[in-house]
Amino acid sequence: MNRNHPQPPVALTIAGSDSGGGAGLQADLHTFAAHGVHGTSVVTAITAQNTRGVTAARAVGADLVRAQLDAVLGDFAVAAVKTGMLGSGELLAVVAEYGRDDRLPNLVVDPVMVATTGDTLFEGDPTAYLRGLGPLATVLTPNLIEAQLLLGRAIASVEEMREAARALATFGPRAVLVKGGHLGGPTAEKAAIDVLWCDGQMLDLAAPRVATRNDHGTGCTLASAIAARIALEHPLTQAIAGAKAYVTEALKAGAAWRLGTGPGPVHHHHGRKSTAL
Ligand SMILES: Nc1ncnc2c1ncn2[C@@H]1O[C@H](COP(=O)(O)OP(=O)(O)OP(=O)(O)O)[C@@H](O)[C@H]1O
Ligand SMILES: Cc1ncc(CO)c(N)n1
Repeated sequence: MNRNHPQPPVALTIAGSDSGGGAGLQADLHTFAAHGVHGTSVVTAITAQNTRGVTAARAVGADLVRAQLDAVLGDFAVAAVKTGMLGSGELLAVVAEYGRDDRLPNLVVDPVMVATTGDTLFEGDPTAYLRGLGPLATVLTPNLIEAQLLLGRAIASVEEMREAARALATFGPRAVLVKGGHLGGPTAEKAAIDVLWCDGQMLDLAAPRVATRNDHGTGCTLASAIAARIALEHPLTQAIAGAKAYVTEALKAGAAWRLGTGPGPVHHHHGRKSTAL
């Protein structure tokens, strides 16, 4: 690499489109750009979506998903990959096939199944995630609802989140981050607590809870920030803790925004001075 013209590392998101621009591959590409990482994308689904919910969704055909994967992986030196909405067991199987062929390095799997608005984003057996992508994942990042669906049991406390992280790790990922954004109770009112199981060690990642209604796409943003930081060669635990800090700052910086009439997007580019001035 020429020292005077350093080039960005490349990351890939395999995800669905959010027409409102706050979640999905739009959030992922914002996040990659905010980290100085070149973002490539494989579109798995198109959703008609805004801050109030999803009104329609259609999957991209398996052939076209394969063609996009081949186009990106056949040309770029991809350093890290993030999966978001895969939509169906069929597309999950395609991604798993590329993973088994060692073509998806440093794989961050966000097992997207249900939007915070309650809309279903995965038609298939949740355990396919664990069987298909668990052994291939570097990091698995379920939210509370997804962890419950994956394990088939209720999770209602930080201790149960720790047990869930340990149980999910037995399916093969190097790290499991169980996100507590949707946890209730007095502790969770003040702090947004995630639980990380990484290389056999348990860590609580806590941040002050930001008072905001704009939390659309926080999960996508967190997982893509992890992939971006891995692409930037941060050690894994640091990449995950740093990604959480990035999300907290993005929530704070976008708290006063009124983009859309429901829970709006976070400020992905909070670290950058405005170019509008
Ligand atoms: N109000 C908040 N203040 C601080 N951190 C938060 C807040 N809400 C969520 N988080 C953090 O944001 C990250 C994403 O967590 P969350 O559980 O909301 O994921 P998700 O449900 O997958 O998100 P999405 O809204 O994209 O579906 C976690 O690190 C969580 O702790
Ligand atoms: C396309 C898409 N992917 C993921 C999520 C989860 O936030 C969403 N709402 N929409």
